[in-house]
Amino acid sequence: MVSSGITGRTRPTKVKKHAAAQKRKRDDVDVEKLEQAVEELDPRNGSYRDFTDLPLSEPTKQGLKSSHFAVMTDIQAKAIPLALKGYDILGAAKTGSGKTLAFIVPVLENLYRLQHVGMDAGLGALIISPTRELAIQIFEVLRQLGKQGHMFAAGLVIGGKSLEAERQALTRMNILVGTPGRILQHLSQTVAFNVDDLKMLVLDEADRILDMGFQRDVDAIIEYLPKERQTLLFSATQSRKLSDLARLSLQDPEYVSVHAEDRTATPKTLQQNYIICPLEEKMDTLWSFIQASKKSKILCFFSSAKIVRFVYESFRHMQPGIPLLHIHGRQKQGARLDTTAKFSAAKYSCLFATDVAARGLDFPAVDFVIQVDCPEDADTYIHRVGRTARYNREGRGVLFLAPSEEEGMLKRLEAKNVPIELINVRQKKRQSIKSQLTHMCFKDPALKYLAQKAFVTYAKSVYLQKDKETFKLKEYDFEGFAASLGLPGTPRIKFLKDDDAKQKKQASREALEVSDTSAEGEGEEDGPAKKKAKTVRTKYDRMFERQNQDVLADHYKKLVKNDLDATDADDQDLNGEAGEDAEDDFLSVKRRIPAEASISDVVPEDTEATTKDQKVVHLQGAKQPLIIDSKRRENLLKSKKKVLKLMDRGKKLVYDDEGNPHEVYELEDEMDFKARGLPGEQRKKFIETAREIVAEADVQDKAAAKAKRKEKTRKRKERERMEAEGVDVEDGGVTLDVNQEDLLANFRADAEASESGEVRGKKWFQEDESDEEDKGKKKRKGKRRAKVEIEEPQTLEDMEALAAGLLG
Ligand SMILES: Nc1ncnc2c1ncn2[C@@H]1O[C@H](COP(=O)(O)OP(=O)(O)OP(=O)(O)O)[C@@H](O)[C@H]1O
Repeated sequence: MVSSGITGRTRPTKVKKHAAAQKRKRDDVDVEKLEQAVEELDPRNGSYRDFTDLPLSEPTKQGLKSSHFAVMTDIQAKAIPLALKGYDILGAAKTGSGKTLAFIVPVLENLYRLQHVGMDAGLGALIISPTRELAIQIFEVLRQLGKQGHMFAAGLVIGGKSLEAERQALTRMNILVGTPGRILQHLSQTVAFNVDDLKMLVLDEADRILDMGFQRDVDAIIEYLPKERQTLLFSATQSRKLSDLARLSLQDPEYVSVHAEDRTATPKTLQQNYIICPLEEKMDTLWSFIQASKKSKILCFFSSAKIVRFVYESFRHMQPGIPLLHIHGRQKQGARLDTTAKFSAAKYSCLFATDVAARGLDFPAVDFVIQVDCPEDADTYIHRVGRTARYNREGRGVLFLAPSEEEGMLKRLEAKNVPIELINVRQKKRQSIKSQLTHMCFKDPALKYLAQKAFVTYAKSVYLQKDKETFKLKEYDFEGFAASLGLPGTPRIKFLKDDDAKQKKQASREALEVSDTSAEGEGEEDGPAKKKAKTVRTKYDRMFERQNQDVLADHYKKLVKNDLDATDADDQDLNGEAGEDAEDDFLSVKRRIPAEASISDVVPEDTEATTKDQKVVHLQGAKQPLIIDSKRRENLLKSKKKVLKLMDRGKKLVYDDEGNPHEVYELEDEMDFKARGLPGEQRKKFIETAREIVAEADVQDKAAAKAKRKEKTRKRKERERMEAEGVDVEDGGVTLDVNQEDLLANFRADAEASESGEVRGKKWFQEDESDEEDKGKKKRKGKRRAKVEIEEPQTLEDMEALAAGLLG
């Protein structure tokens, strides 16, 4: 919690006490005069223009003066006199018209006249904001205005900090600014937090705070507050729903809507345009626009954090020549604050944002607001575009609309009196970045993963939109969109194809399976073996199942198919035969084990039933058939390790100039061979060397796995500790980040394993790894390569390593 004894001066205690007493005396006299003046104030007179026309306390006057506020804006001139007289207010005025001061001034003044000051007074005013950034901004204005002599203690509670530390300070607060969740948390958990004497409740961006997302929290907060209080609601798009007003127990509220008669709902200084931009051209158009506006301050809105991240990471890498920033709700608080501060201070910059930055934020001098993804409704449009052309300054808004969105969205905007005109994109100036994005996605699996997630969240957001007249799912060219993000294929979108939930589940499950259905259901062993084997999954299968089940299904199939084809070829080479069954089955090993894992997946087998209790199984390459006449033998078939032992190990073959296969010794110089020692000794030596290599790699793998486990435990403990301390872990995005990082790391490992030895450049958002780890990885890579070179894969681990290489 940030707190401010608004006076903020430091003096020796005795002197301080004396000065405070003197001040209180002065204030008492002041208060009486002020009460009188406010009593005489005629709030509907309409002749108040300057702040000095109002009966305000000396500290507030000084505060306004030091911040260079002299003339009131319309909303201030109308709302402040009413609020000073204690009316409940429903205030609506365009974005950037100065609503913040319209409630801060009455808060300071009304509490001042009541002398609601000091530790014993308790909380006098509570100001609620929908986002942390906006709460911080309000708190800053409050601090600026109050620091010239007010004695209130003011605090900010927005989550992300230790609850305990906030608790201590909370009991002393007279004015509190915060977000709904955190305020409620304190009301329900901080015993000493006393709101019984609360005088004023303020809701900034009231329509947002009262909507469904915050409804539960706000209703619960209201339950704690005394009914006898003054309530002020402000927003640029105000709802007048009676149910909302009843929820807040407003008493005969005054509607102060200064721009209601205006022909437009947005500032006059704002120039608003839209362009028709099919989904698949968005990236190119945005990039070209940024290129053409490097000497500007640009704010771009997207529909989800995933898209923001993808665009930020990919554009950043392409070096656009203007500083890029990004902000979304999944970031940690520190990063968000850092970004808002940087963008506020920047002269030229481009900020990619979700709607977390759409409301209330007062970034100075924004030139352009680009709405790259269509807003969900006209109100969201108005709030987004309102980040420019604030307080009589000029600004431009550009809305990207897909052809199918045009009619619906324009209708909504027209209904809200938003004047917007169509402009065209100069096609000649549009640069295509598709091939660059494709190349980048190809080179960096982590970026490709981001693109996939961006694609899916975009499709999902369109699917979930309430306004079906604007967002017509079937009309978007999703394939073109996927390609424009640099993706090699279109990630699967379940809801586009299947309506029935059951079908959907089935489909995604099927998508994970390799298309070979013939191997299934062979023999009775499949049943129990299948069930048991479901728990045996490779990390790749877990990864695909958990994160990308819907995203990658088709692509995954393709990869696996390629994998199969490639390994089929190897198989032919090595064995000099190309039996269809043998190829499929051998290769399906790597993919089928996790999902089905029966013995038929591991090895081609031929099962004959001899008697009721006896079966003969012919294992590929085994010298003798295996007779299954007992439970123990049957179980043997379920163990892949044991079965692999029974199988033929395969031979290493070398091809002559005509392409005919030979065993190695056939083409070797006999003298050379003899010089290396007896064949038996040579074999022994070879096996020993290979074993040493494998053993060493094994030790390293185990150490790495142990370190990973340790790190996971540490992170879990850290999270538990933070939760115990009340730190808002979810809000800060910690949980998600951890998972995501793990996944990115997996992708990186895949890519690295597949490379033939050259050291890769650092990824754009790869965390720094210690040299030690790097060295370890490189060593392991070397070992794995060595293993593959020596022989065809013999163990499951070998197969997985090979599969990983092919996947990468
Ligand atoms: N009386 C005034 N004189 C000069 N500048 C003012 C005055 N009142 C407000 N401003 C300035 O106008 C800008 C916009 O004010 P504010 O953020 O309060 O707008 P708002 O109406 O709350 O906007 P939004 O609807 O987007 O939240 C701020 O930079 C603020 O400092």
